[in-house]
Amino acid sequence: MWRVARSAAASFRQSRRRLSTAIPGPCIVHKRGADILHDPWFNKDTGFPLTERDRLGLRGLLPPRVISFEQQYYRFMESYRSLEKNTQGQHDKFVSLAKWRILNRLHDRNETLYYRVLIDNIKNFAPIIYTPTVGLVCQNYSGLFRRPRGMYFSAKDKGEMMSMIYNWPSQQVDMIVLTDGSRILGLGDLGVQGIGIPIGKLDMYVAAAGINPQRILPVMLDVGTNNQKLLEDHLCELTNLRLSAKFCPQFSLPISDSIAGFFASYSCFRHGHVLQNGLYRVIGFSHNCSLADLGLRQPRLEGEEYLAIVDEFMEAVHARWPKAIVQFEDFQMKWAFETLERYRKRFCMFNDDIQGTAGVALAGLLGTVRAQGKPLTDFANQKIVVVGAGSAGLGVIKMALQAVSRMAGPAADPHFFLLDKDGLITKQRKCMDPSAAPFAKSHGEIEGLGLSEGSSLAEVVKKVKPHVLLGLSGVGGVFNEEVLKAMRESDSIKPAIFAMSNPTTNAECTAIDAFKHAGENIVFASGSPFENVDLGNGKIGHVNQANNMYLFPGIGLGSLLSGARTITDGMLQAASECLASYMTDEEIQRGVLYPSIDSIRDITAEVGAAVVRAAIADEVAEGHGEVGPRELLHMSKDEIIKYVKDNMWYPIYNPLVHEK
Ligand SMILES: NC(=O)c1ccc[n+]([C@@H]2O[C@H](COP(=O)([O-])OP(=O)(O)OC[C@H]3O[C@@H](n4cnc5c(N)ncnc54)[C@H](O)[C@@H]3O)[C@@H](O)[C@H]2O)c1
Ligand SMILES: O=C(O)C[C@H](O)C(=O)O
Ligand SMILES: [Mg+2]
Repeated sequence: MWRVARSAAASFRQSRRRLSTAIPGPCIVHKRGADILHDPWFNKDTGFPLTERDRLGLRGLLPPRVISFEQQYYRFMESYRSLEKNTQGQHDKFVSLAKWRILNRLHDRNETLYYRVLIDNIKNFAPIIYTPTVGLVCQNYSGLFRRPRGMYFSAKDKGEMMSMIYNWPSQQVDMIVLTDGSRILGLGDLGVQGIGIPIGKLDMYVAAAGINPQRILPVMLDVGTNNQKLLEDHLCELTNLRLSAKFCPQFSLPISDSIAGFFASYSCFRHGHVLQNGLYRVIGFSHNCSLADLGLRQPRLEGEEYLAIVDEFMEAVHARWPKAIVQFEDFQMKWAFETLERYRKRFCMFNDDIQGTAGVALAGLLGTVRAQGKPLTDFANQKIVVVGAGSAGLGVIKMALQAVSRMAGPAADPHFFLLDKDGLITKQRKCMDPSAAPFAKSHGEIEGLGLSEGSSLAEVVKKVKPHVLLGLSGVGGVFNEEVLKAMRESDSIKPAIFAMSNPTTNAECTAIDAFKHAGENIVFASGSPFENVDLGNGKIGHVNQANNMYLFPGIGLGSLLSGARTITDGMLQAASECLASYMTDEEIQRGVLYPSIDSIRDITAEVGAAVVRAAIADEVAEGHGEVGPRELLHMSKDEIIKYVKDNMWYPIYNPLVHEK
């Protein structure tokens, strides 16, 4: 399992060069003693060698034995495994939160070790630090909150942001993920608690794209919340906590979250139970205590007031870090589209839910054409039903239409059907959202099929017999038995079902139900991870994860390394095409549309390089660091891939003092 990075030496030399030019003198880090141990960027825990202990004032502050990075790694993995063992049979949510907490504690203490275990175990850990557990973390964020991470700009900070941005301790920031918490996954408005999403996305940036963790910044724009529960929240509602029977069956008392951990450990101790690392935390959050939200207790700002806050933030960020890339994440639809239009020509930014998702979905849709043994140009003839006309669904249908017109010319007549909560969207729709209008069906297009305004999903699937059924509705189970069974009559020899909504409970259907009701011949993809399905006859139904994590890290990395002024459609298209072409024909035939997450660092490097090339072609590449636009222009394809890989940060302990 232990691997030495190919690029470790290069990254080591690079980061060392950066650090040594920034801080001259005998020590590379300007902090001393306990301040270093409390700084997760520099902390090595017991791994500080004796010279560093001497010269950084650490002697006596650590147990005397020096533990190597490898040993620390194994120790962590051991405690993780024992947590897994000790929580067997517990409720899924408790186990997931316990795993998140053990990882989060490492994150807060020692980032180098944290990112190494994350990179090496990305398949196991992505579902914890990212989707789906991150959704649960956001829902419980105020209770889980221990240390701040990232920055918070609130409506009360109007006029102050330009100075606030300088409170961030890092000199350079490359990548920012920003949310206003208004549409967290399919969980709705979670207000300030949505900060978990930027943190999880940026963890993926570090793990997949090798962005230096010292140069990332998760941001919450707190403009209030319309979530009534959060608005009405009492400081701490006391509820009954019944501890997990396995540990303390006798223990049941009213308890607040903040003291739950204390009481739980105290009581268990009294009853003579040994608590394993992390377990009492599980217990601590195993009740329904509704905690005081940590955000502004006011309804969301609207209109110009809202935009003024986002404007001020964008100006402040770019005043301090003009080349920082801002990823907008989990904004409710109206602001997702409006802010994208407002900023995309002025700043290097993109909206992941609209643009990242569209690219990942398109790559998968092109894969389904190949899976049917047809040439890619047949994409123009595919019948695709998109369920959900929000930021994600509209982003997908728009990019798919662009692909059709590239393949079949502007006169192409694609067979795409769009539904929202009121059914099939047609030009007859009253009060139609303007963003959905271009995709509404005319009476003439659907009357032959016996469909009309507001036709139900089941009706549409039965009559259209689509090649692909793609869900971005946020509604769990909307692909019910009737709908899935109707997919058996699809005109495709390999019907595709994409249940892309997150987290798991919001997926339009489960993988098991999809294979059970729609047949073994389908290709299946979901936004949240599901296990492959045992079809019972020696065959396995492959589950793909159609999640924007396959693209956003590469879009950000490529934009950064090209020094792109803005993120163009060409760059996004290049990212999607790169992902689409990553899979071999043999894999596609087996229903494998997306690569395994184990190879996400490789994919991201490829996607990043494709984005750099597109930025050069679109004449927006201004260069990065010592690599100017002219040098970029003269790089071959292979040189660009090497350039990208060489610039990916990899976690190793760098010396914190000069050798002499
Ligand atoms: N897999 C991914 O990479 C990915 C990326 C982005 C978003 N998502 C997920 O997609 C979902 C939607 O995101 P969004 O930003 O578009 O949300 P949104 O709120 O902007 O849009 C939701 C849309 O679904 C429609 N809808 C609601 N109930 C419906 C029903 N019963 N039948 C049909 N349509 C219905 C709504 O009318 C709306 O058009 C979320 O769960 C999100 O987590 C997944
Ligand atoms: O966060 C994810 O897993 C994907 C996507 O951005 C979403 O909002 O669901
Ligand atoms: Mg999102």
